[in-house]
Amino acid sequence: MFGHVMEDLTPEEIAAASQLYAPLADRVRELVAATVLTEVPAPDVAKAIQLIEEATALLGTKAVEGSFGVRWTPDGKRRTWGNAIVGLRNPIAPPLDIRQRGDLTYADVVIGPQYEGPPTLVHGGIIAAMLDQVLGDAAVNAGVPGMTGTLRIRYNRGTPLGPIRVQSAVDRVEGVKTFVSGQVIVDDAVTVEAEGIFILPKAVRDLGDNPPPGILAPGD
Ligand SMILES: CCCCCCCC/C=C\CCCCCCCC(=O)SCCNC(=O)CCNC(=O)[C@H](O)C(C)(C)COP(=O)(O)OP(=O)(O)OC[C@H]1O[C@@H](n2cnc3c(N)ncnc32)[C@H](O)[C@@H]1OP(=O)(O)O
Repeated sequence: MFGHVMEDLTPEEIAAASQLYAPLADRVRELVAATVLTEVPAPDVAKAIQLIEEATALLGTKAVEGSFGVRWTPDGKRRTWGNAIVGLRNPIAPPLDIRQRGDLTYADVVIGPQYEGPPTLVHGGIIAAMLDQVLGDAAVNAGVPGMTGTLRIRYNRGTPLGPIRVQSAVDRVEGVKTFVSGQVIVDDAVTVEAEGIFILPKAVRDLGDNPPPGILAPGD
């Protein structure tokens, strides 16, 4: 299926790739925050630009075309390392390390200055993106995954940059629709509430009882 790539990798090879690329994304994430906040003199900015150009050219000498997509291994394990919210290789991702405890799906994350909207507060669109992902993952974890059909968000109060929790749980399932609700929590107070409807797309439903391995499984 489009964007899905099967790779014959062992768990050891995946662990090695993770150890290689996660620090790369971490360093670039730090670079993004440093870019927002730096106050060094102009020659130092010029030097930084040159170093970044060199690094970008080096990484570009061999690279995937288009996007990372979803990579599967034959045992049905799914890697979503390019994902904008959780992708291990994606410096744009905060990143969210989404976990599961009982019926609750959640992520504890520190939101840096590069995600600012209103002064000192997290941008509402970034909050929406995180909720989209965490609500979607609740549907996946409950075994009733789908694409976001509808996402409704109520911003009750500003969410300060810094440590937050994003959490979700499946409320009910109606046919191909999974209804999920979630919250953003700061210091035990709910700042944002969300409700989503996640729908298993017709293209996947048409695969019948035998969807390709991994497509319905939690990714990482
Ligand atoms: C293709 C391969 C990939 C599949 C992978 C699936 C498994 C997912 C696994 C892992 C997820 C991980 C977590 C992700 C987290 C991040 C999520 C995102 O960022 S997702 C990107 C943003 N969302 C979109 O781009 C959706 C764009 N829209 C669509 O693709 C379709 O409109 C879709 C799938 C939402 C519905 O299409 P239909 O063809 O399946 O729908 P119809 O058959 O007409 O309706 C089915 C039922 O759904 C209702 N429905 C249809 N659209 C709805 C909507 N937008 N909102 C609410 N209900 C809707 C209908 O009324 C109908 O309900 P009644 O069964 O009659 O009760």
